[in-house]
Amino acid sequence: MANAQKPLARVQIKNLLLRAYIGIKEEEINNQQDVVINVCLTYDASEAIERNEISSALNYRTITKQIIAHVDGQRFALLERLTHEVLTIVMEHRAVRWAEVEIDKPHALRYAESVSVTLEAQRD
Ligand SMILES: Nc1nc2c(c(=O)[nH]1)N=C([C@H](O)[C@H](O)COP(=O)(O)OP(=O)(O)OP(=O)(O)O)CN2
Repeated sequence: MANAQKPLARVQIKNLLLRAYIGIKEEEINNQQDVVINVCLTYDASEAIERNEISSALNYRTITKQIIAHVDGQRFALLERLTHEVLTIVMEHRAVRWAEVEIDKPHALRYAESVSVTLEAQRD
């Protein structure tokens, strides 16, 4: 299949709600809080479409389970670091061409509904 015709799939894992120790305040160090993870990635889905078999696809269930195992109940200081670690998990899958991870801490700021950090990465 010619490069220009390769179907680049956009996969989104939306609003994955986990709980973790995240933050620098004493209250945050002592108590878990919600984190909401959004992942968007692209990969070449030619084989998945052609074969219609999970073994030919980038399994988003696998990625989701890896993120859950890494984050749920674990401890982080900065949102930037947590976001980076999740992005690293996603990019370790060689099929991923580009990925963006946004992680929200709802109600972390007294006067804001939520605060989030977004990081993205691209494979050459
Ligand atoms: N760049 C970053 N800045 C901050 C982070 C972070 O992870 N990256 N984290 C925090 C705190 O952990 C928390 O999210 C916010 O706490 P705080 O600044 O105290 O916010 P409040 O609105 O509760 O502040 P008040 O002064 O109590 O109103 C901070 N920054």
